[in-house]
Amino acid sequence: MDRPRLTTLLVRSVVGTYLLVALGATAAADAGPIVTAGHHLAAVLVGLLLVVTAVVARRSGASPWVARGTLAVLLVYPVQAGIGLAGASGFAPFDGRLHLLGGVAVFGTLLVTLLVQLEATTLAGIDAESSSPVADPSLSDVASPSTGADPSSADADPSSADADPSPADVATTADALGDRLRAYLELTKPRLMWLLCLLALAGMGLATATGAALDGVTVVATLAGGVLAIGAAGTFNHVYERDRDRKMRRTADRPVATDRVGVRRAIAFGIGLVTVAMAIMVAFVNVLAAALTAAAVVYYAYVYTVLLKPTTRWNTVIGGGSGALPALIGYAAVTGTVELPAILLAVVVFCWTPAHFYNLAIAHRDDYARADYPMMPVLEGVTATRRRIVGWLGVTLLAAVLLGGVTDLGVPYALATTVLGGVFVRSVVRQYATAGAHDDSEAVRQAAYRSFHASNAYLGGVLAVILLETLVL
Ligand code: HEM
Ligand SMILES: CC(C)=CCC/C(C)=C/CC/C(C)=C/COP(=O)(O)OP(=O)(O)O
Repeated sequence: MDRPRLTTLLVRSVVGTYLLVALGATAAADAGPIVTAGHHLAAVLVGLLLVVTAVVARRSGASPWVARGTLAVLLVYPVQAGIGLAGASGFAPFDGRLHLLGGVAVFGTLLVTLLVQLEATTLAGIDAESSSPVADPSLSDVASPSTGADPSSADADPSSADADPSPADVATTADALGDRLRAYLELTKPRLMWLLCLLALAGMGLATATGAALDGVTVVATLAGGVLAIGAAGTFNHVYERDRDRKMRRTADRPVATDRVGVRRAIAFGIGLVTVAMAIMVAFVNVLAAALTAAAVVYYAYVYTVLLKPTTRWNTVIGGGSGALPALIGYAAVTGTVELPAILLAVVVFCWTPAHFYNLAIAHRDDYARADYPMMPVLEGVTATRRRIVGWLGVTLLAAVLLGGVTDLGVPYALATTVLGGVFVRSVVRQYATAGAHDDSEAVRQAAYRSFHASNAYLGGVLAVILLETLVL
Protein backbone atom coordinates (compact mmCIF):
# COMPACT_ATOMS: atom_id res chain seq x y z
CA MET A 1 0.00 0.00 0.00
CA ASP A 2 0.70 3.59 0.10
CA ARG A 3 4.29 4.19 1.19
CA PRO A 4 4.39 7.97 0.67
CA ARG A 5 1.38 8.20 2.98
CA LEU A 6 3.25 6.33 5.68
CA THR A 7 6.24 8.63 5.23
CA THR A 8 3.96 11.65 5.62
CA LEU A 9 2.43 10.19 8.75
CA LEU A 10 5.88 9.54 10.18
CA VAL A 11 7.02 13.11 9.44
CA ARG A 12 3.90 14.44 11.17
CA SER A 13 4.50 12.13 14.13
CA VAL A 14 8.09 13.34 14.44
CA VAL A 15 7.10 17.01 14.26
CA GLY A 16 4.08 16.52 16.55
CA THR A 17 6.20 14.78 19.18
CA TYR A 18 8.81 17.49 18.89
CA LEU A 19 6.14 20.13 19.45
CA LEU A 20 5.15 18.36 22.67
CA VAL A 21 8.75 18.10 23.85
CA ALA A 22 9.63 21.68 22.90
CA LEU A 23 6.50 23.15 24.44
CA GLY A 24 6.88 20.98 27.52
CA ALA A 25 10.53 21.78 28.16
CA THR A 26 10.56 25.38 27.05
CA ALA A 27 7.33 26.62 28.51
CA ALA A 28 7.33 24.32 31.56
CA ALA A 29 8.68 26.90 33.97
CA ASP A 30 6.04 29.53 33.33
CA ALA A 31 3.32 27.46 31.71
CA GLY A 32 0.01 29.24 32.08
CA PRO A 33 -3.32 27.38 31.81
CA ILE A 34 -3.51 27.94 28.04
CA VAL A 35 -0.11 26.38 27.38
CA THR A 36 -0.90 23.48 29.69
CA ALA A 37 -4.26 22.87 28.00
CA GLY A 38 -2.54 23.14 24.61
CA HIS A 39 0.04 20.59 25.72
CA HIS A 40 -2.69 18.16 26.81
CA LEU A 41 -4.69 18.61 23.61
CA ALA A 42 -1.55 18.17 21.49
CA ALA A 43 -0.66 15.04 23.48
CA VAL A 44 -4.06 13.51 22.68
CA LEU A 45 -3.83 14.43 18.98
CA VAL A 46 -0.28 13.12 18.65
CA GLY A 47 -1.38 9.93 20.44
CA LEU A 48 -4.10 9.41 17.82
CA LEU A 49 -1.62 10.16 15.06
CA LEU A 50 0.74 7.52 16.46
CA VAL A 51 -2.06 4.95 16.46
CA VAL A 52 -2.88 5.68 12.82
CA THR A 53 0.82 5.60 11.90
CA ALA A 54 1.36 2.25 13.60
CA VAL A 55 -1.72 0.76 11.91
CA VAL A 56 -0.69 2.02 8.47
CA ALA A 57 2.87 0.77 9.04
CA ARG A 58 1.53 -2.68 9.85
CA ARG A 59 -0.84 -2.79 6.89
CA SER A 60 1.38 -1.21 4.29
CA GLY A 61 3.95 -3.98 4.21
CA ALA A 62 6.62 -1.52 5.32
CA SER A 63 10.00 -2.70 6.51
CA PRO A 64 9.62 -4.79 9.70
CA TRP A 65 11.75 -2.23 11.55
CA VAL A 66 9.30 0.53 10.66
CA ALA A 67 6.43 -1.55 12.02
CA ARG A 68 8.44 -2.34 15.16
CA GLY A 69 9.49 1.28 15.67
CA THR A 70 5.96 2.63 15.44
CA LEU A 71 4.70 -0.14 17.72
CA ALA A 72 7.42 0.52 20.32
CA VAL A 73 6.48 4.19 20.35
CA LEU A 74 2.84 3.29 20.75
CA LEU A 75 3.64 1.18 23.80
CA VAL A 76 5.88 3.77 25.42
CA TYR A 77 3.53 6.69 24.74
CA PRO A 78 0.88 5.93 27.41
CA VAL A 79 3.68 5.46 29.97
CA GLN A 80 5.13 8.81 28.96
CA ALA A 81 1.70 10.44 29.24
CA GLY A 82 1.24 8.82 32.66
CA ILE A 83 4.58 10.21 33.85
CA GLY A 84 3.46 13.64 32.69
CA LEU A 85 0.15 13.42 34.55
CA ALA A 86 1.84 12.05 37.68
CA GLY A 87 4.44 14.81 37.56
CA ALA A 88 1.76 17.47 37.10
CA SER A 89 -0.07 16.23 40.20
CA GLY A 90 3.18 16.48 42.17
CA PHE A 91 3.96 12.77 42.50
CA ALA A 92 7.62 13.05 43.50
CA PRO A 93 9.50 10.31 41.61
CA PHE A 94 8.04 11.44 38.31
CA ASP A 95 9.55 14.87 37.99
CA GLY A 96 9.87 16.87 34.78
CA ARG A 97 13.25 15.43 33.87
CA LEU A 98 11.92 11.90 33.48
CA HIS A 99 9.06 13.24 31.38
CA LEU A 100 11.53 15.12 29.20
CA LEU A 101 13.65 12.00 28.83
CA GLY A 102 10.58 10.00 27.77
CA GLY A 103 9.74 12.65 25.18
CA VAL A 104 13.28 12.56 23.83
CA ALA A 105 13.11 8.76 23.61
CA VAL A 106 9.82 8.87 21.67
CA PHE A 107 11.13 11.61 19.37
CA GLY A 108 14.42 9.77 18.78
CA THR A 109 12.70 6.45 18.05
CA LEU A 110 10.32 8.09 15.60
CA LEU A 111 13.15 9.90 13.82
CA VAL A 112 15.14 6.67 13.41
CA THR A 113 11.98 4.94 12.20
CA LEU A 114 11.42 7.70 9.66
CA LEU A 115 14.99 7.27 8.47
CA VAL A 116 14.54 3.52 8.08
CA GLN A 117 11.34 4.14 6.13
CA LEU A 118 13.05 6.69 3.86
CA GLU A 119 15.98 4.43 3.13
CA ALA A 120 13.79 1.39 2.61
CA THR A 121 11.53 3.17 0.13
CA THR A 122 14.44 4.88 -1.61
CA LEU A 123 16.59 1.81 -1.96
CA ALA A 124 13.63 -0.06 -3.39
CA GLY A 125 13.72 2.16 -6.45
CA ILE A 126 17.32 3.16 -6.69
CA ASP A 127 20.02 2.18 -9.08
CA ALA A 128 22.72 0.89 -6.75
CA GLU A 129 25.43 2.49 -8.84
CA SER A 130 24.00 5.96 -8.49
CA SER A 131 24.46 5.90 -4.73
CA SER A 132 28.10 4.90 -4.73
CA PRO A 133 30.91 7.12 -3.52
CA VAL A 134 32.94 8.90 -6.18
CA ALA A 135 35.36 6.31 -7.45
CA ASP A 136 38.20 8.52 -8.51
CA PRO A 137 38.39 11.84 -6.74
CA SER A 138 41.31 13.04 -8.84
CA LEU A 139 39.26 13.81 -11.91
CA SER A 140 40.43 16.25 -14.51
CA ASP A 141 40.63 19.92 -13.67
CA VAL A 142 37.77 22.30 -14.18
CA ALA A 143 38.26 24.65 -17.12
CA SER A 144 40.82 27.21 -16.01
CA PRO A 145 39.48 30.46 -14.65
CA SER A 146 39.75 33.48 -16.85
CA THR A 147 43.41 34.29 -16.19
CA GLY A 148 44.50 30.71 -15.79
CA ALA A 149 47.71 31.99 -14.21
CA ASP A 150 50.05 29.90 -12.12
CA PRO A 151 49.40 30.41 -8.41
CA SER A 152 53.12 30.78 -7.77
CA SER A 153 53.09 33.96 -9.80
CA ALA A 154 50.27 35.39 -7.73
CA ASP A 155 52.57 37.60 -5.72
CA ALA A 156 53.07 39.76 -8.75
CA ASP A 157 49.68 41.32 -8.23
CA PRO A 158 48.22 42.03 -11.68
CA SER A 159 45.89 44.58 -10.19
CA SER A 160 48.91 46.76 -9.45
CA ALA A 161 50.76 46.13 -12.68
CA ASP A 162 49.01 48.72 -14.76
CA ALA A 163 48.58 51.71 -12.48
CA ASP A 164 48.67 54.39 -15.12
CA PRO A 165 45.24 54.88 -16.69
CA SER A 166 44.66 57.44 -19.40
CA PRO A 167 42.93 60.59 -18.02
CA ALA A 168 40.34 60.29 -20.75
CA ASP A 169 39.33 56.90 -19.54
CA VAL A 170 37.70 57.89 -16.25
CA ALA A 171 34.82 55.45 -16.59
CA THR A 172 37.20 52.55 -17.09
CA THR A 173 39.22 53.63 -14.07
CA ALA A 174 36.07 53.77 -11.95
CA ASP A 175 35.09 50.33 -13.19
CA ALA A 176 38.51 48.96 -12.32
CA LEU A 177 38.33 50.49 -8.85
CA GLY A 178 34.86 49.04 -8.38
CA ASP A 179 36.11 45.62 -9.51
CA ARG A 180 38.99 45.78 -7.10
CA LEU A 181 36.78 46.81 -4.18
CA ARG A 182 34.38 44.01 -5.06
CA ALA A 183 37.28 41.54 -5.11
CA TYR A 184 38.40 42.60 -1.62
CA LEU A 185 34.83 42.48 -0.38
CA GLU A 186 34.49 38.98 -1.79
CA LEU A 187 37.56 37.91 0.19
CA THR A 188 35.67 38.62 3.40
CA LYS A 189 32.89 36.08 2.59
CA PRO A 190 30.12 38.63 3.20
CA ARG A 191 27.26 36.19 2.59
CA LEU A 192 27.98 34.36 5.83
CA MET A 193 27.97 37.44 7.96
CA TRP A 194 24.28 38.03 8.58
CA LEU A 195 23.81 34.69 10.30
CA LEU A 196 27.02 34.91 12.32
CA CYS A 197 26.05 38.44 13.44
CA LEU A 198 22.57 37.22 14.35
CA LEU A 199 24.22 34.47 16.39
CA ALA A 200 26.38 36.94 18.30
CA LEU A 201 23.29 39.11 18.88
CA ALA A 202 21.35 36.12 20.20
CA GLY A 203 24.27 35.42 22.55
CA MET A 204 23.97 39.02 23.77
CA GLY A 205 20.21 38.65 24.15
CA LEU A 206 20.60 35.55 26.33
CA ALA A 207 23.18 37.43 28.41
CA THR A 208 20.61 40.05 29.41
CA ALA A 209 18.87 37.40 31.54
CA THR A 210 21.76 37.80 34.01
CA GLY A 211 20.61 41.37 34.55
CA ALA A 212 23.55 42.74 32.59
CA ALA A 213 22.71 45.85 30.60
CA LEU A 214 23.13 45.94 26.85
CA ASP A 215 24.70 49.18 25.66
CA GLY A 216 24.99 50.44 22.12
CA VAL A 217 28.79 50.66 22.15
CA THR A 218 29.16 47.00 23.13
CA VAL A 219 26.70 45.87 20.45
CA VAL A 220 28.19 47.95 17.65
CA ALA A 221 31.81 47.22 18.61
CA THR A 222 31.19 43.47 18.93
CA LEU A 223 29.48 43.30 15.56
CA ALA A 224 32.12 45.49 13.91
CA GLY A 225 34.98 43.48 15.44
CA GLY A 226 33.22 40.24 14.56
CA VAL A 227 32.57 41.23 10.94
CA LEU A 228 36.21 42.29 10.46
CA ALA A 229 37.44 39.08 12.10
CA ILE A 230 35.23 36.91 9.88
CA GLY A 231 36.55 38.92 6.93
CA ALA A 232 40.13 38.21 7.99
CA ALA A 233 39.48 34.50 8.51
CA GLY A 234 37.71 34.29 5.13
CA THR A 235 40.61 36.07 3.45
CA PHE A 236 43.19 33.65 4.88
CA ASN A 237 40.94 30.80 3.76
CA HIS A 238 40.90 32.19 0.19
CA VAL A 239 44.69 32.41 0.17
CA TYR A 240 45.32 28.92 1.47
CA GLU A 241 42.71 27.27 -0.76
CA ARG A 242 43.54 29.09 -4.01
CA ASP A 243 44.92 26.03 -5.79
CA ARG A 244 41.99 23.80 -4.95
CA ASP A 245 39.53 26.67 -5.55
CA ARG A 246 40.70 26.74 -9.18
CA LYS A 247 39.63 23.14 -9.59
CA MET A 248 36.09 23.70 -8.34
CA ARG A 249 33.33 25.22 -10.46
CA ARG A 250 31.78 26.95 -7.44
CA THR A 251 35.02 28.63 -6.41
CA ALA A 252 37.10 28.93 -9.59
CA ASP A 253 36.36 32.63 -9.98
CA ARG A 254 37.42 33.68 -6.49
CA PRO A 255 39.70 36.72 -6.24
CA VAL A 256 42.92 34.96 -5.23
CA ALA A 257 42.26 31.90 -7.38
CA THR A 258 41.98 34.19 -10.43
CA ASP A 259 44.85 36.47 -9.38
CA ARG A 260 42.54 39.45 -9.16
CA VAL A 261 44.10 39.91 -5.74
CA GLY A 262 47.68 38.77 -5.23
CA VAL A 263 48.63 36.48 -2.38
CA ARG A 264 50.76 39.07 -0.56
CA ARG A 265 48.11 41.73 -0.79
CA ALA A 266 45.46 39.33 0.41
CA ILE A 267 47.58 38.31 3.40
CA ALA A 268 48.28 41.96 4.23
CA PHE A 269 44.55 42.70 3.91
CA GLY A 270 43.73 39.82 6.28
CA ILE A 271 46.32 40.92 8.82
CA GLY A 272 44.98 44.48 8.62
CA LEU A 273 41.42 43.30 9.21
CA VAL A 274 42.26 41.09 12.16
CA THR A 275 44.42 43.81 13.74
CA VAL A 276 41.64 46.38 13.56
CA ALA A 277 39.15 43.76 14.79
CA MET A 278 41.29 42.97 17.83
CA ALA A 279 41.87 46.65 18.58
CA ILE A 280 38.11 47.31 18.52
CA MET A 281 37.30 44.30 20.69
CA VAL A 282 39.95 45.11 23.30
CA ALA A 283 39.24 48.85 23.37
CA PHE A 284 35.44 48.81 23.31
CA VAL A 285 34.35 45.33 24.43
CA ASN A 286 36.51 43.18 26.72
CA VAL A 287 39.52 40.88 26.72
CA LEU A 288 37.54 37.63 26.90
CA ALA A 289 35.41 38.53 23.89
CA ALA A 290 38.58 39.58 22.04
CA ALA A 291 40.34 36.30 22.92
CA LEU A 292 37.34 34.26 21.75
CA THR A 293 37.26 36.22 18.49
CA ALA A 294 40.98 35.57 17.95
CA ALA A 295 40.35 31.88 18.71
CA ALA A 296 37.54 31.81 16.12
CA VAL A 297 39.85 33.23 13.45
CA VAL A 298 42.59 30.67 14.22
CA TYR A 299 40.01 27.88 14.45
CA TYR A 300 38.54 28.65 11.01
CA ALA A 301 41.64 29.86 9.14
CA TYR A 302 44.10 27.30 10.52
CA VAL A 303 42.48 24.39 12.38
CA TYR A 304 39.61 23.98 9.89
CA THR A 305 41.14 25.25 6.64
CA VAL A 306 44.66 23.84 6.97
CA LEU A 307 44.45 20.91 9.39
CA LEU A 308 40.99 19.44 8.96
CA LYS A 309 39.37 20.28 5.62
CA PRO A 310 41.96 18.63 3.32
CA THR A 311 42.63 15.65 5.57
CA THR A 312 39.57 14.17 7.29
CA ARG A 313 35.92 13.42 6.59
CA TRP A 314 35.19 14.87 10.04
CA ASN A 315 36.40 18.27 8.81
CA THR A 316 33.04 19.99 8.93
CA VAL A 317 31.87 18.34 12.13
CA ILE A 318 34.93 19.38 14.13
CA GLY A 319 35.48 22.58 12.15
CA GLY A 320 31.91 23.69 12.80
CA GLY A 321 33.03 24.76 16.25
CA SER A 322 34.50 27.92 14.75
CA GLY A 323 31.13 29.07 13.49
CA ALA A 324 29.54 28.37 16.87
CA LEU A 325 31.93 30.67 18.74
CA PRO A 326 30.04 33.92 18.00
CA ALA A 327 27.41 32.69 20.50
CA LEU A 328 30.08 32.77 23.22
CA ILE A 329 31.55 36.01 21.89
CA GLY A 330 28.20 37.79 22.11
CA TYR A 331 27.51 36.51 25.61
CA ALA A 332 31.04 37.31 26.83
CA ALA A 333 30.82 40.79 25.32
CA VAL A 334 27.91 41.61 27.64
CA THR A 335 28.77 39.64 30.78
CA GLY A 336 32.56 39.28 30.65
CA THR A 337 32.11 35.55 31.15
CA VAL A 338 30.71 32.42 29.48
CA GLU A 339 27.85 30.47 31.04
CA LEU A 340 25.50 27.59 30.29
CA PRO A 341 22.99 29.42 28.03
CA ALA A 342 25.80 30.60 25.74
CA ILE A 343 27.37 27.15 25.69
CA LEU A 344 24.05 25.53 24.80
CA LEU A 345 23.44 28.06 22.03
CA ALA A 346 26.90 27.21 20.68
CA VAL A 347 26.03 23.50 20.94
CA VAL A 348 22.88 24.11 18.86
CA VAL A 349 24.98 25.75 16.13
CA PHE A 350 27.68 23.08 16.37
CA CYS A 351 25.08 20.34 15.79
CA TRP A 352 23.33 22.38 13.10
CA THR A 353 26.50 22.89 11.04
CA PRO A 354 26.78 19.37 9.55
CA ALA A 355 23.02 19.39 8.85
CA HIS A 356 23.63 22.72 7.05
CA PHE A 357 26.81 21.92 5.18
CA TYR A 358 26.28 18.29 4.14
CA ASN A 359 23.54 19.54 1.79
CA LEU A 360 26.07 21.68 -0.03
CA ALA A 361 28.55 18.84 0.03
CA ILE A 362 25.92 16.72 -1.77
CA ALA A 363 25.12 19.49 -4.25
CA HIS A 364 28.80 20.04 -5.07
CA ARG A 365 30.00 16.47 -4.63
CA ASP A 366 31.73 16.30 -8.00
CA ASP A 367 33.43 19.64 -7.33
CA TYR A 368 34.81 18.48 -3.98
CA ALA A 369 35.96 15.22 -5.55
CA ARG A 370 37.80 17.13 -8.28
CA ALA A 371 39.63 19.21 -5.69
CA ASP A 372 40.39 16.06 -3.69
CA TYR A 373 38.60 17.14 -0.51
CA PRO A 374 37.56 14.20 1.70
CA MET A 375 33.96 15.37 2.03
CA MET A 376 31.41 12.91 3.35
CA PRO A 377 29.42 12.43 0.10
CA VAL A 378 32.65 12.00 -1.87
CA LEU A 379 33.83 9.20 0.39
CA GLU A 380 30.61 7.60 1.52
CA GLY A 381 28.03 8.57 -1.08
CA VAL A 382 24.83 10.58 -0.96
CA THR A 383 22.68 8.08 0.92
CA ALA A 384 25.09 7.85 3.86
CA THR A 385 25.40 11.64 3.94
CA ARG A 386 21.65 12.13 4.03
CA ARG A 387 21.53 9.74 6.97
CA ARG A 388 23.96 12.01 8.78
CA ILE A 389 21.89 15.08 7.91
CA VAL A 390 18.83 13.47 9.52
CA GLY A 391 20.89 12.50 12.57
CA TRP A 392 22.48 15.92 13.08
CA LEU A 393 19.16 17.62 12.47
CA GLY A 394 17.57 15.50 15.20
CA VAL A 395 20.39 16.32 17.62
CA THR A 396 20.09 20.01 16.73
CA LEU A 397 16.39 19.99 17.53
CA LEU A 398 17.03 18.31 20.88
CA ALA A 399 19.83 20.75 21.71
CA ALA A 400 17.38 23.56 20.95
CA VAL A 401 14.94 22.04 23.45
CA LEU A 402 17.70 21.93 26.07
CA LEU A 403 18.51 25.57 25.43
CA GLY A 404 14.84 26.42 25.88
CA GLY A 405 14.76 24.38 29.09
CA VAL A 406 17.62 26.17 30.85
CA THR A 407 16.64 29.70 29.77
CA ASP A 408 13.54 31.86 30.07
CA LEU A 409 12.68 31.31 26.42
CA GLY A 410 8.99 30.56 26.08
CA VAL A 411 6.23 29.65 23.66
CA PRO A 412 7.38 31.76 20.67
CA TYR A 413 10.76 30.03 20.79
CA ALA A 414 9.19 26.57 21.12
CA LEU A 415 6.92 27.29 18.15
CA ALA A 416 9.76 28.70 16.07
CA THR A 417 12.02 25.69 16.57
CA THR A 418 9.09 23.34 15.87
CA VAL A 419 7.71 25.04 12.76
CA LEU A 420 11.09 25.84 11.19
CA GLY A 421 12.43 22.47 12.31
CA GLY A 422 9.44 20.87 10.59
CA VAL A 423 10.19 22.76 7.38
CA PHE A 424 13.82 21.63 7.60
CA VAL A 425 12.82 17.98 8.23
CA ARG A 426 10.37 18.06 5.31
CA SER A 427 12.99 19.46 2.96
CA VAL A 428 15.37 16.64 3.90
CA VAL A 429 12.62 14.05 3.44
CA ARG A 430 11.98 15.49 -0.02
CA GLN A 431 15.59 14.81 -0.94
CA TYR A 432 14.66 11.14 -0.84
CA ALA A 433 12.08 11.72 -3.55
CA THR A 434 14.95 11.90 -6.02
CA ALA A 435 15.45 8.13 -5.69
CA GLY A 436 16.81 6.71 -8.90
CA ALA A 437 18.40 9.97 -10.03
CA HIS A 438 22.18 9.95 -10.27
CA ASP A 439 24.02 11.38 -7.27
CA ASP A 440 25.43 14.23 -9.35
CA SER A 441 22.15 14.97 -11.17
CA GLU A 442 20.40 18.34 -11.18
CA ALA A 443 17.43 16.90 -9.26
CA VAL A 444 19.67 15.76 -6.39
CA ARG A 445 21.51 19.09 -6.44
CA GLN A 446 18.33 21.16 -6.31
CA ALA A 447 16.75 19.08 -3.56
CA ALA A 448 19.95 19.43 -1.51
CA TYR A 449 19.98 23.20 -2.06
CA ARG A 450 16.41 23.42 -0.78
CA SER A 451 17.54 21.78 2.47
CA PHE A 452 20.53 24.12 2.63
CA HIS A 453 18.20 27.12 2.45
CA ALA A 454 15.86 25.48 4.97
CA SER A 455 18.84 25.09 7.31
CA ASN A 456 19.61 28.79 7.10
CA ALA A 457 15.95 29.68 7.58
CA TYR A 458 15.81 27.41 10.65
CA LEU A 459 18.79 28.93 12.40
CA GLY A 460 18.01 32.47 11.27
CA GLY A 461 14.40 32.22 12.43
CA VAL A 462 15.23 30.64 15.78
CA LEU A 463 17.95 33.22 16.48
CA ALA A 464 15.59 36.05 15.52
CA VAL A 465 12.97 34.74 17.95
CA ILE A 466 15.60 34.46 20.71
CA LEU A 467 16.41 38.11 20.08
CA LEU A 468 12.76 39.04 20.10
CA GLU A 469 12.05 37.22 23.35
CA THR A 470 15.14 38.41 25.18
CA LEU A 471 15.22 42.03 24.03
CA VAL A 472 11.70 43.02 23.06
CA LEU A 473 9.06 40.88 24.78
C1 HEM B 1 32.32 23.86 8.96
C2 HEM B 1 31.34 24.72 8.92
C3 HEM B 1 30.68 25.26 7.69
C4 HEM B 1 30.90 24.96 6.39
C5 HEM B 1 31.89 23.98 5.80
C6 HEM B 1 30.03 25.82 5.61
C7 HEM B 1 30.00 25.87 4.25
C8 HEM B 1 29.35 26.79 3.50
C9 HEM B 1 29.52 27.00 2.10
C10 HEM B 1 30.46 26.20 1.21
C11 HEM B 1 28.71 28.01 1.72
C12 HEM B 1 28.57 28.60 0.31
C13 HEM B 1 27.32 28.16 -0.36
C14 HEM B 1 27.27 28.50 -1.83
O1 HEM B 1 28.29 28.55 -2.50
O2 HEM B 1 26.15 28.69 -2.31
C15 HEM B 1 28.01 28.43 2.89
C16 HEM B 1 27.08 29.43 2.91
C17 HEM B 1 26.55 29.94 4.06
N1 HEM B 1 26.77 29.53 5.35
FE1 HEM B 1 27.89 27.94 5.90
N2 HEM B 1 29.29 26.57 6.45
C18 HEM B 1 29.67 26.28 7.72
C19 HEM B 1 29.18 26.85 8.88
C20 HEM B 1 28.33 27.93 8.92
C21 HEM B 1 27.93 28.61 10.12
C22 HEM B 1 28.39 28.24 11.52
C23 HEM B 1 27.08 29.59 9.74
C24 HEM B 1 26.35 30.58 10.59
C25 HEM B 1 26.05 30.44 11.84
C26 HEM B 1 26.94 29.52 8.30
C27 HEM B 1 26.14 30.32 7.55
C28 HEM B 1 26.10 30.36 6.19
C29 HEM B 1 25.36 31.32 5.41
C30 HEM B 1 24.46 32.42 5.95
C31 HEM B 1 25.65 31.06 4.07
C32 HEM B 1 25.18 31.84 2.85
C33 HEM B 1 23.85 31.39 2.38
C34 HEM B 1 23.44 32.11 1.12
O3 HEM B 1 24.29 32.52 0.35
O4 HEM B 1 22.23 32.20 0.94
N3 HEM B 1 27.71 28.49 7.85
N4 HEM B 1 28.42 27.67 3.96
C1 LIG C 1 35.74 35.40 13.69
C2 LIG C 1 34.69 34.41 13.43
C3 LIG C 1 33.45 34.48 14.20
C4 LIG C 1 34.92 33.46 12.51
C5 LIG C 1 33.92 32.50 12.12
C6 LIG C 1 34.53 31.65 11.10
C7 LIG C 1 33.52 31.21 10.12
C8 LIG C 1 33.33 32.09 8.93
C9 LIG C 1 32.86 30.07 10.35
C10 LIG C 1 31.89 29.47 9.48
C11 LIG C 1 32.49 28.31 8.78
C12 LIG C 1 32.32 28.42 7.33
C13 LIG C 1 31.39 29.36 6.80
C14 LIG C 1 32.98 27.66 6.53
C15 LIG C 1 32.88 27.78 5.07
O1 LIG C 1 33.33 26.63 4.59
P1 LIG C 1 34.50 26.57 3.55
O2 LIG C 1 35.57 27.53 3.92
O3 LIG C 1 34.87 25.15 3.41
O4 LIG C 1 33.72 27.07 2.29
P2 LIG C 1 34.27 27.34 0.83
O5 LIG C 1 34.25 26.05 0.14
O6 LIG C 1 33.24 28.29 0.31
O7 LIG C 1 35.65 27.93 0.98
